[in-house]
Amino acid sequence: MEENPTWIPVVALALRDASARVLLQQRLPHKHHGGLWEFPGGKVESAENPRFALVREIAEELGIRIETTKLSPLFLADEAGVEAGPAGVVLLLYTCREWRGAIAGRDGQQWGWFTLDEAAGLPLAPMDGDLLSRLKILDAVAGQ
Ligand SMILES: Nc1nc2c([nH]c(=O)n2[C@@H]2O[C@H](COP(=O)(O)OP(=O)(O)OP(=O)(O)O)[C@@H](O)[C@H]2O)c(=O)[nH]1
Repeated sequence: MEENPTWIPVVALALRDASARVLLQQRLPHKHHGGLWEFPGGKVESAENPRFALVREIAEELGIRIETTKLSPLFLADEAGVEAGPAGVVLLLYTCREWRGAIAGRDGQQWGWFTLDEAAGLPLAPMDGDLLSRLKILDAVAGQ
């Protein structure tokens, strides 16, 4: 095993609508995990604040504005938990219920609102599946 491996921070958003559905998008076919569904987001750039990285990624991918102050951190997933691989991706999930603007798949990706049960029936990227399982537990505890 590498002695001091590096990591790749990735931020993701569980955007919830008034019915507590969650927004998921489908990864484009040519990408890693192409065709699988994920929480929108992306890589944090070097030394970038993760909340600001998420605001940037969400504007780029969905054309909407979210506020750093309206984000709540939830939990993380890492590759060791779900898939073997050297890349060291760590996915940090935030949630938010407010946004401004009309949602659009700016990269041409499919997206939709799903109940957590519907989301669990989709083919999900591995770490997103892990995060969704935790979100279901959190909602159950919160009585949603
Ligand atoms: N959402 C998600 N990303 C994952 C998983 N596993 C994994 O290696 N990744 C990697 O985490 C990164 C997510 O960042 P991204 O969404 O900006 O990546 P991307 O493919 O659009 O852009 P890229 O071309 O810069 O890699 C990608 O490199 C993706 O391949 C996973 O289970 N879920």
